[in-house]
Amino acid sequence: MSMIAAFYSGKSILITGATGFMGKVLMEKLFRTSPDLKVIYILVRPKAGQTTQQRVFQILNSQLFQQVKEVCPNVHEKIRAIYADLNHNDFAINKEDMQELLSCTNIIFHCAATVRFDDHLRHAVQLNVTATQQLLLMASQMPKLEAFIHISTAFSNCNLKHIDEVIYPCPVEPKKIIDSMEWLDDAIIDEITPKLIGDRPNTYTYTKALGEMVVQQESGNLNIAIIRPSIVGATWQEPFPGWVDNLNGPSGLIIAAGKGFLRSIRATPMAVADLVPVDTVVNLTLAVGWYTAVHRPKSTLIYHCTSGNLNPCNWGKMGLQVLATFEKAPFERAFRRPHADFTSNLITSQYWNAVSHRAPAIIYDFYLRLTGRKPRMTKVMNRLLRTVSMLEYFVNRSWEWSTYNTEMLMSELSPEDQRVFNFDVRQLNWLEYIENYVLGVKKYLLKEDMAGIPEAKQHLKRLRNIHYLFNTALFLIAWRLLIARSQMARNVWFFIVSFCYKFLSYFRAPSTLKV
Ligand SMILES: CCCCCCCCCCCCCCCCCCCC(=O)SCCNC(=O)CCNC(=O)[C@H](O)C(C)(C)COP(=O)(O)OP(=O)(O)OC[C@H]1O[C@@H](n2cnc3c(N)ncnc32)[C@H](O)[C@@H]1OP(=O)(O)O
Ligand SMILES: NC(=O)C1=CN([C@@H]2O[C@H](COP(=O)(O)OP(=O)(O)OC[C@H]3O[C@@H](n4cnc5c(N)ncnc54)[C@H](OP(=O)(O)O)[C@@H]3O)[C@@H](O)[C@H]2O)C=CC1
Repeated sequence: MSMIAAFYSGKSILITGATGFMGKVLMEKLFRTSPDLKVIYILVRPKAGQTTQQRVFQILNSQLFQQVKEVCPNVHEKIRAIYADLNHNDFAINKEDMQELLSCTNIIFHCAATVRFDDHLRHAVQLNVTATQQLLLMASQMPKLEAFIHISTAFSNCNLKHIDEVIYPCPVEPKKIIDSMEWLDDAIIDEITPKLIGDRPNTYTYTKALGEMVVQQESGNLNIAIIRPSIVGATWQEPFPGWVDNLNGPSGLIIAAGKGFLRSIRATPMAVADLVPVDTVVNLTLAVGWYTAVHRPKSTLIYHCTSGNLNPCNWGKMGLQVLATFEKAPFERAFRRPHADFTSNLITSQYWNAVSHRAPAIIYDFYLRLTGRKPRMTKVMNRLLRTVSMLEYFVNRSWEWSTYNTEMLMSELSPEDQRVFNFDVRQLNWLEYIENYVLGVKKYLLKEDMAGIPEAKQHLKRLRNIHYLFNTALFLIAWRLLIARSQMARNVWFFIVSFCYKFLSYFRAPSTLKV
């Protein structure tokens, strides 16, 4: 019997960010392994015209939750969606709901965050710092609370090369930042943002670091742990391989490459691609929840959920495997044939951006104009290149994260728990994982049917022929222009033509004799 699964039985669990990528997998695993848990409270806001209830209904009816419905048929009754918006200081939770949360919650998993790299500092502080502070305040009023698990990121200290499982302070206290956001106007915040984030690449990593400081400072008597995952990717094994539902991290780039929009990227092939599958992160999170509540460590423990030091894979190897999977299962209606050039040189990368990305987009827009349609490819390409430029920081560096606490926890688990809540990335076969990831992107993100693969292959063949035709035409035009302008080119051309003529005459003579 799994001790961790048994621990969550009968518990009331509060999850923030349950509608997000990680939150959904966390809920799924909890219901699947501890179907007799008491209730999962989730803080949800209405979004995209859907009420909170409709959002929950959609999640529970998704493919991800198919197995859960068999193991826990009354899952609908065990999930309590509480209207909440973390942008408001009191989360806009009504009094009765708040009372229920405060009196019943046993465990908190705080996953909600803004993960946008370029979010305005005010918003990123509100979500990643102030909301965390607010949640801790709520937690301090929960008499039955056993553990508070905060999800941060391994990149909260990406300005360092070697990162230990400790909290590194930021120069300006989070409280001062929170206060200043209340009275500074947007223009001034824009001006001071680069100074505040310092050598971090974006507001996301900076505010996640502030969030950790808040957790440390406001922990009081709470039992707290922090989990720092690196780049979270599709599921490895559970509930099935390759599940993913958003564009963050590598997923968006896999689509862009598979559809032939992105053919080159400024990346260092030997840099470590520190990916972790989302089910691995969730297994560690649940194990940490159990350990923190049961063993009550004296201080706040930080757990790195990374792969680089235990089972490294680099971007070069990842890129090749992504391409190999496109060969087997190409994406439908590609713009160009997939290709992946990784160059760490800025000038080479700008050259490829012009030749491989911008030029085809301009040519395609020209074609759209000629055929009476609205040009759009240049705009799409510009947005894609802007996205890629934001991710480049992470694909041109390697970090070392120590994993003592994570390894310690692994050794504390029973063999059964090590199996059911496996977070040992040493067992990960990267080639298999990446292949399933790409297939998952095709199936669950692009919603493409595997039956369409032969047609997608045919389409790529047509694109290859167009490519050859286009290159031949381009060569002939360039050559014709060169001949018109250069005596040397004319001489070479004359030499080639007369050589071919002699060569053909030589073969024609004996054949004429035969006749
Ligand atoms: C030659 C190619 C080979 C490719 C194969 C190999 C793959 C290599 C992959 C390398 C990936 C490296 C990833 C590193 C990530 C580090 C993560 C740090 C870990 C964390 O803790 S954070 C969690 C991760 N967070 C994110 O990933 C958020 C990133 N996204 C953003 O911040 C914003 O979306 C962005 C990029 C600022 C764009 O914002 P904006 O223009 O305002 O608009 P949208 O958000 O609506 O999106 C615009 C447009 O871009 C598409 N999009 C969004 N995200 C991605 C993405 N990750 N990749 C590609 N495309 C993306 C989105 O769909 C929109 O498209 P439209 O067509 O609608 O315009
Ligand atoms: N994905 C990754 O690669 C990594 C993620 N992390 C961390 O993991 C955690 C989860 O990330 P992930 O699941 O990928 O992120 P998602 O963007 O998929 O999910 C974010 C969640 O936060 C919720 N949220 C955002 N703003 C509000 C708000 N104002 N009120 C209520 N809820 C809100 C979202 O709700 P809604 O659906 O309504 O928008 C969503 O449920 C984050 O803390 C992130 O920093 C760490 C490392 C890597």
